[in-house]
Amino acid sequence: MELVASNKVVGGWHKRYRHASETTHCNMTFAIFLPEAVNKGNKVPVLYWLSGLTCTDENFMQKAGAFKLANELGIAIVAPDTSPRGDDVADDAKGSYDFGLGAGFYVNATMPPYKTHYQMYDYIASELPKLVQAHFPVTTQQAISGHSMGGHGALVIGMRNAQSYSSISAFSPICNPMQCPWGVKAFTGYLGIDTKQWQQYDATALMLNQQFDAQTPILIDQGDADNFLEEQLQPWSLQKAAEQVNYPFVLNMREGYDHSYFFISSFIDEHLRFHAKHF
Ligand SMILES: N[C@@H](CCC(=O)N[C@@H](CSC=O)C(=O)NCC(=O)O)C(=O)O
Repeated sequence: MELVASNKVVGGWHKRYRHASETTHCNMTFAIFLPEAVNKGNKVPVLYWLSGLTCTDENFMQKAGAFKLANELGIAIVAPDTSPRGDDVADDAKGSYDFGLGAGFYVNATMPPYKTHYQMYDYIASELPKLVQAHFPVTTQQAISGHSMGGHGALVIGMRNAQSYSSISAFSPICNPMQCPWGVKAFTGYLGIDTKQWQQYDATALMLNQQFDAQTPILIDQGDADNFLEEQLQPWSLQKAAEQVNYPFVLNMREGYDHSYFFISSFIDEHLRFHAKHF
């Protein structure tokens, strides 16, 4: 692993690392916030944050305002990139913002030319946690959260790996990607046209067909002034599914808030406290 940047913040550290990934077959960059508790030799639990379309590891770290409370609560935060990157990584032919680079959708692609590098599900669920466990003073306690496309990733990876995460949260997540334009475009491109393959990456479908050994609590915050709410995000589909199967699920609708990091920074403290309670 190569250290790319290191900055002291609120008594702890924000660091960026680059490493050769055996899962995505390219160099991946991630950021980690380490609270000051680790300076005294303590191990701390980890919150994984998955960002949305067009993001890198930097958006959350620079805009969410999470460090002060994460430091107080003694939580490390890991923010990975949103797709593989590099000269030989296939992108959308039109260079669009919602597919290809910056838009990996946290799936394991099965379609050429994407399947070589776009293995973001395995990267987030397996390779990255192992790397973090091996190189940083963290406990085995993990939680997962994210925004929009990253909220979809957090829901799917959290629900499918209940043994690995004690709680799941999301801001403005894509809740039923099989039924929205962003999801249909991504799943067709990465997974092909067999919609049976899509179900394993759709939080609402997973909720309805769930055969999980545990019910990891889910917290969602959603702004009602979000431009993407009706067409892309559809939190009510997931809420209805959760009610049907009696799953521990809270959806907070927030009046006047949009899809931006202004919204995330307004409620990130509630999410950090939610995860701290379940570690
Ligand atoms: N057309 C817009 C869309 C990009 C956008 O809104 N990205 C969001 C995530 S959307 C769902 O995954 C985001 O987090 N942007 C980065 C940020 O720092 O705000 C565009 O191209 O800008």
